[in-house]
Amino acid sequence: MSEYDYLVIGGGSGGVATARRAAEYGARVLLIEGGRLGGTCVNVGCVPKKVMWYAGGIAQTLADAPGYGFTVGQTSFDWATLKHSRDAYIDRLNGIYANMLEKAGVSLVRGFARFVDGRTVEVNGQHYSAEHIVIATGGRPSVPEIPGAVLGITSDGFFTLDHLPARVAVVGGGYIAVELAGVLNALGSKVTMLVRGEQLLRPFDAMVREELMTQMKDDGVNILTSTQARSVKRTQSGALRVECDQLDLEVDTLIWAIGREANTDRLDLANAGITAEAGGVIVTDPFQNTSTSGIYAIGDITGRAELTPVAIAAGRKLAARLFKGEADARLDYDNIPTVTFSHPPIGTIGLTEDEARKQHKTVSVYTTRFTGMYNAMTEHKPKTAMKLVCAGAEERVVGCHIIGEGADEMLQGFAVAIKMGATKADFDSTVAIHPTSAEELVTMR
Ligand SMILES: Cc1cc2nc3c(=O)[nH]c(=O)nc-3n(C[C@H](O)[C@H](O)[C@H](O)COP(=O)(O)OP(=O)(O)OC[C@H]3O[C@@H](n4cnc5c(N)ncnc54)[C@H](O)[C@@H]3O)c2cc1C
Ligand SMILES: NC(=O)c1ccc[n+]([C@@H]2O[C@H](COP(=O)([O-])OP(=O)(O)OC[C@H]3O[C@@H](n4cnc5c(N)ncnc54)[C@H](O)[C@@H]3O)[C@@H](O)[C@H]2O)c1
Repeated sequence: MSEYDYLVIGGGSGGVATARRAAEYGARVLLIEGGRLGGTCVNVGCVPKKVMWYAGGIAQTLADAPGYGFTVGQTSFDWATLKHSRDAYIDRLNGIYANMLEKAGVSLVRGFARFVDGRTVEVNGQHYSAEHIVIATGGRPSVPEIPGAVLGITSDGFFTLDHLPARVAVVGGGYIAVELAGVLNALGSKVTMLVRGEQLLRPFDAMVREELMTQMKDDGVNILTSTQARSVKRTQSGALRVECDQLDLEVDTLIWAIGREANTDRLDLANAGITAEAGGVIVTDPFQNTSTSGIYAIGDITGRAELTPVAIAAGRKLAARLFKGEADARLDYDNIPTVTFSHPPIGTIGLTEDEARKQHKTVSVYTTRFTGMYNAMTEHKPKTAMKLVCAGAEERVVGCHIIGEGADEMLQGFAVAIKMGATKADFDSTVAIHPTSAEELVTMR
């Protein structure tokens, strides 16, 4: 008999969630973590990022205050103070995660796991075996293979910066690039984005993409599209010279935000009969099964919707299937809401207008663009824009896209309605809440 029912490799969002749930259902669970508990999200992802996003928001509020009659006077910002409080908060979260696991009865081993065979892993020379093993090892930032790339940092390095860099180049046009560029710009860095394609956030609806580009430019971010960094050199003054297609750029800090690769290299997957795809991704079926029976994968390692709540939900469903007897339990990967903590934030769920037109015969689209009431008093006048994408004669809402103040908190409730199959008529029959920006979503014509 195996010493454990469930071995969980990786103590990030997905691993901790599935381990705790399985233990709750009575399984004997061992969790193996090579780094800090909480994984990417807690240590170098969602959590420290959101703290920085709030800081950028406070800087904007201070700039807006005169419009409301405040004389703010000289303000100053100390990066080191913020970093200290942020790091202390994360230390507390690491402790909370350790306590939660202990309370749930999950055993914890610190170290990096590798497969010995399909039922056994080795950590620090010790072997552990179980009936079921889940791989939840997440990913790490990619760095391009160009001369001098090591002179740049990634999002991991952003969170160790001990001061606000004066001049920054951010390479990439995805989630991390727009979020970090937005924070740095709001806090006072001179930011240049180097975007390989023509747009930011390529998979998003065209309306939010274009609106974000316009607003980031209006806010002072220098966005260079259709360009790539070709090499990086250190100058005599200690700055970085980034040689790009169209121009050379001198900055103090260069951030690579060009995507992530899966953490499979230490796992010796071949010993378990598993082959990883390009970028280290482990392919799973809808039930999180890998190609080897008794071995599963959840979260970023599976290359699907790389979001914390997705890793958590997939992990909980898997625990229910394996240890609660819910044979059909699996995560529905459709209609996953997501928020980009850009300045301004974006909330989006479902199909873009282009996707809907490809998938449905009849598509109706409702849009609105306005200046929110908060900004009626301020010099800074970002726009809020919204789009509802509806399909069929009954106008089922198949996509909702929002950019503007409050979009981050607005989306969750609408996501419930859309997941339930709400139609435009259902939206319209809901009485508005006034005065809010969200009311536009139930009053669009
Ligand atoms: C800058 C940034 C901002 C983000 N912001 C958001 C956000 O706002 N909202 C959101 O939903 N998502 C966000 N994400 C994505 C989110 O962090 C990930 O989707 C989520 O952390 C994935 O969870 P996971 O369990 O798959 O992997 P992870 O959280 O990465 O955990 C994997 C764990 O496995 C460990 N590990 C790796 N190899 C081994 C091994 N061989 N043995 C033992 N342990 C191992 C690692 O140390 C790590 O702790 C962000 C990501 C980044 C980088
Ligand atoms: N708010 C959130 O929920 C949040 C925040 C951050 C990250 N995430 C998750 O983490 C994932 C990873 O984020 P990300 O921003 O690293 O990846 P991403 O896939 O969102 O964006 C990568 C960007 O880099 C570009 N790129 C790729 N290779 C390049 C190269 N060689 N040179 C120049 N540009 C290149 C791509 O065109 C794209 O614009 C996201 O897809 C998302 O799922 C979520």
